[in-house]
Amino acid sequence: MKNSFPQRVAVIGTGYVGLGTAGLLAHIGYQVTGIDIDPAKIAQLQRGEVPIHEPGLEGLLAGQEERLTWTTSYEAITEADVIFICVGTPPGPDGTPNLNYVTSAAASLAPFLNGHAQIIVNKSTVPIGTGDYVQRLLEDHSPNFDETRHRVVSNPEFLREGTALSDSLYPDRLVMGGHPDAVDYLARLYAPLIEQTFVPPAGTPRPDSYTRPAVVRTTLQSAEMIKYAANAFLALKISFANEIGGLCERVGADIQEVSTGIGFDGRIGHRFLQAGLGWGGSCFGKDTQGLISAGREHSYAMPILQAAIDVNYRQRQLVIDKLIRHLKSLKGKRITVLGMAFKPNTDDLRDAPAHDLIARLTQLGAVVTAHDPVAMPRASREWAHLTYTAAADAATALVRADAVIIATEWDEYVQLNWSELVGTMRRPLIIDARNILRDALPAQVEQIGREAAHYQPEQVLE
Ligand SMILES: NC(=O)C1=CN([C@@H]2O[C@H](COP(=O)(O)OP(=O)(O)OC[C@H]3O[C@@H](n4cnc5c(N)ncnc54)[C@H](O)[C@@H]3O)[C@@H](O)[C@H]2O)C=CC1
Ligand SMILES: O=C(O)[C@H]1O[C@H](OP(=O)(O)OP(=O)(O)OC[C@H]2O[C@@H](n3ccc(=O)[nH]c3=O)[C@H](O)[C@@H]2O)[C@H](O)[C@@H](O)[C@@H]1O
Repeated sequence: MKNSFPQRVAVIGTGYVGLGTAGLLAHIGYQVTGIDIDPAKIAQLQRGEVPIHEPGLEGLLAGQEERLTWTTSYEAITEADVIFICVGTPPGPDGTPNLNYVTSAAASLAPFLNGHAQIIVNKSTVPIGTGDYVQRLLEDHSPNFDETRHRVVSNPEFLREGTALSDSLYPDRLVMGGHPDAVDYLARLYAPLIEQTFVPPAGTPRPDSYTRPAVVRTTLQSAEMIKYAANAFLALKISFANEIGGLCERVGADIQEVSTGIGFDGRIGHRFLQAGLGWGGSCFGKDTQGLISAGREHSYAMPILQAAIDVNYRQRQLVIDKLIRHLKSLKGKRITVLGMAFKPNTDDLRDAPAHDLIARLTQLGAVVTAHDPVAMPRASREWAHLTYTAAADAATALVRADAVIIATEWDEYVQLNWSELVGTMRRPLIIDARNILRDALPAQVEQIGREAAHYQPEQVLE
């Protein structure tokens, strides 16, 4: 390698993963250039604005002007020791991941590869075999390509939106797949993370019990598969909790108690057993479909994953069914949806359950009001095809409503004075699709996977 220790980094794609990666590596002390084809995004970043809502990110990026620059030009690749690819891999119509962005990133960076050793690190979630494909693209598009100096490493990302910074700074594991020399070089880049020798950025202190990440060195293919398998397993866990929850409702058991009870078995664990509206977001749906489509290419059925997907999307209809059970027809009924983002602490609307709820409610003739603490400006652009009234705040959204659906467990909704607010509704019916309400309320409250009897099914103010 040119330098025995990497110094300069280029990050291609400045979305959720790219921004976190660039900010983290600059914080650790590397010279970082973030590259994106979206000029509006780059202009925003150059002005010091952060294009997405991610807690702590603004603070992490601020004050790093000397180490962190943003550009639409690929020229910075020439100087970089390590080049991260963090572009999107959205699903195509049949669930197969669309590799156009990865292809164009690789083709764009290739001409700028220099005669020295550089490693190209793929952080995007990609079908197994993509690392080799990228290596071939580099070979085809670079006059300087040399397979002993330009190696592709798969280094999948496991951060969650909403907690991206602490997930990146204090990861459970770092997975690096590829040629051992290239993996060694990447491990050197990550040394401050692996050894946990960096100074924690303000606002993201090291958790008490945290020591250091496991380092998992694999082949390219295994690293690519680890990413899909991890997401698929987490998706399965959630669907499992939802499937058991459905039966709990019918037999008088309570999924919250059941998840707690089974989670104490160390082989099962408590995390990702929260029943509710199911998963949304840009990854679980895409990556379960991605694995199924990879199976299809090899004539290999993946029935467990398909079942997890079916259970997940059934949850969205279940909420509508609960409403219909109470209200009979939804025609002309005023329904409030609290929470639009796919989870709290993000403005990401990709595959958000609230989208499907609003669309279905409107189709059934309901008059929909919606609210989200941060995602509403984005929804006004990305969900312009939906019909709903955007409420200024949650309290206003509830006034004269026939029912409210809690679709995202924002802390703000947990903290609402529900006893008082149900009094402003036309009919105090709450479908708590994220199981966040704890106290008895003068309202009819339906939760997921547990009997409504936990709450006070009071009079209906018709
Ligand atoms: N969002 C998340 O929480 C996580 C995402 N991932 C994976 O990481 C990848 C990126 O995901 P996100 O950051 O959410 O995507 P994103 O959609 O937020 O950002 C992707 C960025 O890449 C840019 N881009 C596209 N083509 C480009 C090109 N040729 N050159 C330069 N920039 C280009 C886009 O303009 C956009 O700004 C995906 O494969 C995703 O599955 C992995 C772990 C977590
Ligand atoms: O590949 C990715 O993009 C990322 O996908 C998920 O992260 P993310 O989608 O950001 O958010 P999660 O916290 O996993 O939540 C996903 C969805 O599952 C739902 N969920 C989560 C946990 C649970 O117990 N129950 C449940 O319904 C959430 O409400 C949310 O809609 C994974 O958790 C990350 O490890 C991974 O890096």
